[in-house]
Amino acid sequence: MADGGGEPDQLAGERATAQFDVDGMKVAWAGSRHAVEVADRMARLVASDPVFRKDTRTMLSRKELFKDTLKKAAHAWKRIVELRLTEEEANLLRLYVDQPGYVDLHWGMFVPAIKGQGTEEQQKKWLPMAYKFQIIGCYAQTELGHGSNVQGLETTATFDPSADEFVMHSPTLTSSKWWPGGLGKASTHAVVYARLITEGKDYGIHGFIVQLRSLDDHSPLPGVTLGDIGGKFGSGAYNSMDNGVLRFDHVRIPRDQMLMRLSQVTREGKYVHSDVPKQLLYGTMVYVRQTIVADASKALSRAVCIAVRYSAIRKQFGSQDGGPETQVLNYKTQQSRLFPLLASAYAYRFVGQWLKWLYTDVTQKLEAKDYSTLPEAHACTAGLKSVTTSATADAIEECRKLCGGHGYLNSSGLPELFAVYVPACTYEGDNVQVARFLMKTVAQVATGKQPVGTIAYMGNIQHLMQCKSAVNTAEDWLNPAAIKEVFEARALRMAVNCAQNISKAPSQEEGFSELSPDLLEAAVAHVQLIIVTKFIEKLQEDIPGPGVKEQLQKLCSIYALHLLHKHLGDFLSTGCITARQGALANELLGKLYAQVRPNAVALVDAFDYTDHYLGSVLGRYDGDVYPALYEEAWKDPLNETVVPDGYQEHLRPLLKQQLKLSRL
Ligand SMILES: CCCCCCCCC/C=C/C(=O)SCCNC(=O)CCNC(=O)[C@H](O)C(C)(C)COP(=O)(O)OP(=O)(O)OC[C@H]1O[C@@H](n2cnc3c(N)ncnc32)[C@H](O)[C@@H]1OP(=O)(O)O
Ligand SMILES: Cc1cc2nc3c(=O)[nH]c(=O)nc-3n(C[C@H](O)[C@H](O)[C@H](O)COP(=O)(O)OP(=O)(O)OC[C@H]3O[C@@H](n4cnc5c(N)ncnc54)[C@H](O)[C@@H]3O)c2cc1C
Repeated sequence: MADGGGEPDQLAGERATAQFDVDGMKVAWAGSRHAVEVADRMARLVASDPVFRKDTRTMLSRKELFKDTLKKAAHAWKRIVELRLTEEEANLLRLYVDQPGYVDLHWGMFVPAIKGQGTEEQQKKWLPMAYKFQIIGCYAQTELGHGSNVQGLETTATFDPSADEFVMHSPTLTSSKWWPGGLGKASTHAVVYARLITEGKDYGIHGFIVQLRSLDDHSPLPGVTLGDIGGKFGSGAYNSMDNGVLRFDHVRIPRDQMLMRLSQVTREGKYVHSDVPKQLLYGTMVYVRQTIVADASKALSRAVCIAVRYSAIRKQFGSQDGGPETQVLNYKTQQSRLFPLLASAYAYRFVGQWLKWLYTDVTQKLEAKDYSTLPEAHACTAGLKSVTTSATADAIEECRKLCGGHGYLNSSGLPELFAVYVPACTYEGDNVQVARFLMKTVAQVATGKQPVGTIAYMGNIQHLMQCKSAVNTAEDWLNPAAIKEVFEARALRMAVNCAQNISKAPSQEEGFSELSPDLLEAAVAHVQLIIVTKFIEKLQEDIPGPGVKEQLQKLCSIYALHLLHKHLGDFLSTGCITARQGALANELLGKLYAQVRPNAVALVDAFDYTDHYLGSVLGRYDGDVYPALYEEAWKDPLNETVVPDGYQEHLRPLLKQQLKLSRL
């Protein structure tokens, strides 16, 4: 069949124009040569296994989709055991299976909660069973009435010293656990967060390991009500997950199933708090937020890969003399919308790698009873999680628009990617905590305390509050020091403005409440500074491969300058730059887009995604888009018959009636 303008070798031509070593870029993206090799091997393993097919996923009913998820999870586990995969390999295999399911919460939250909050004894008892999937666990924190406000949870765990047991109870409708993934149908156990009551006193929220279902026949245990909370946004997508509801009617668990690393209840019912900070109760959230930041770069890079490849294939409008049509990737508007997203994918990748390092560092310090870096780790993970997820969700939708009409088809992969991704903005909270951390830091700086880590720049307050950017030509913006200075000055000035305005309020809490929109903007400015800084720091490392570092330098400039352009109001109103300097930044952006253009396809190839993982006819590696689109359409269940079901009942009578009318 004639393909009507889509040229499969178009992408080969694009690849030939690349000015850098794609293999070197794969290493920079993955983190090491070893990481490239393992990821590649796992991606191919999944892509070649028919059980992991996902091309008809959006056409399945909810029940079929859920069963398919159970099948895939079991098969993945079988392969992990048979092939004796390492933890790193197993995580990658699950990533490439690319179907949300109970295993995400089992490994991503249940196991980390026991590791972080359980005593050594509890870990020894529960983790081996969890590691072998003899039990399946979930993380049951959120309730119908409270999500963000964890201290407002209502489920109770009342200690009964006569039986040495806790009684788990859901006293109100709003205390029903609501949302936990894996809870609805799959989990046998949960870490349940409930108010601990002993000796008649409420000690607030604590974690408890509770068995929910029989290990013999999977039925709910006595006193436990369980179910799925219902269909969610989009077809396919997150509907593979059994987000659930749970109620307890005086369910008894042994005392030793309270997670007791942070605090204990003795045999007599005495509450004892150890020297570990109570905030470690939230440790699982810090862990999972760090993985969510890493996931943002994965989702964003997938969308960008699809949009860049398709934009190189798609042609619209031609030269006046009937010459070849223009690839839409050559339009400056397409570039100015798409290349900042390409740069963001790299930026999030590197900040995600750094955040993983930070988390590991903090965990090691916590084990050595050094809790000093916990507030910063909390602020960084919460802030980066919030900023990267909302930007990624917006970016996936932007990529869909950049693919025109075909982007709206399920076969483009973009609608499903968006629907799966968008709840990441909601789960695991927002930015308010970052702003509080910033306000505390500003107050400490005023007392002469020198901040460290990601807030070290605030110690340079004398300079940053009054400095003026020295940028005089567009190319001056290529200097990382020039960029860093204005991002630091903007973040600090916004934070100091908030602090000053709060101090004018009748009380600090009133000030916080009144200024919360400004605080959120200050928090975003601080988080964007972290991302820009980590990108710049990445470029100070040895990055092997011809041309690789040069490309990353361009992407780093694009990432920072497109933010400057987008938030020009912040930079101008805080006096960090002049209107002319803002215009120069925009001028440089245009030049950088032109330089990225011949490298664009190779830059998305460096993500090293298989066609299976991308799941998009528009993003195919070979660029053979039109035949694939055409073929995909025929797979729709609506095309199983030429004449549709319902014709006899609803179409035929209508058409016959029209015929009679026209004969009148
Ligand atoms: C494979 C992978 C697949 C991964 C698969 C991914 C799937 C994910 C599925 C989704 C799972 C979920 O959503 S699980 C549910 C997630 N729920 C949430 O995210 C709830 C969000 N809400 C919050 O985070 C709240 O902001 C919360 C922290 C509770 C704040 O509440 P309060 O204001 O009541 O705060 P308090 O409890 O009084 O404590 C405030 C103090 O604690 C500090 N603090 C607050 N949170 C902290 C934290 N996490 N770590 C350290 N410290 C913290 C603050 O800085 C304050 O410090 P001082 O100022 O010094 O006192
Ligand atoms: C797909 C999905 C999976 C999930 N998985 C799990 C899970 O496995 N386990 C689990 O326990 N939970 C899970 N959750 C629940 C999730 O953590 C909560 O939905 C989330 O924490 C937000 O809480 P909420 O729904 O109560 O929203 P609300 O807190 O009611 O938020 C509503 C609005 O109010 C705003 N708001 C709330 N508090 C403040 C404040 N103090 N200041 C300013 N604005 C505020 C919010 O920003 C938001 O705009 C999941 C949710 C989803 C969507």
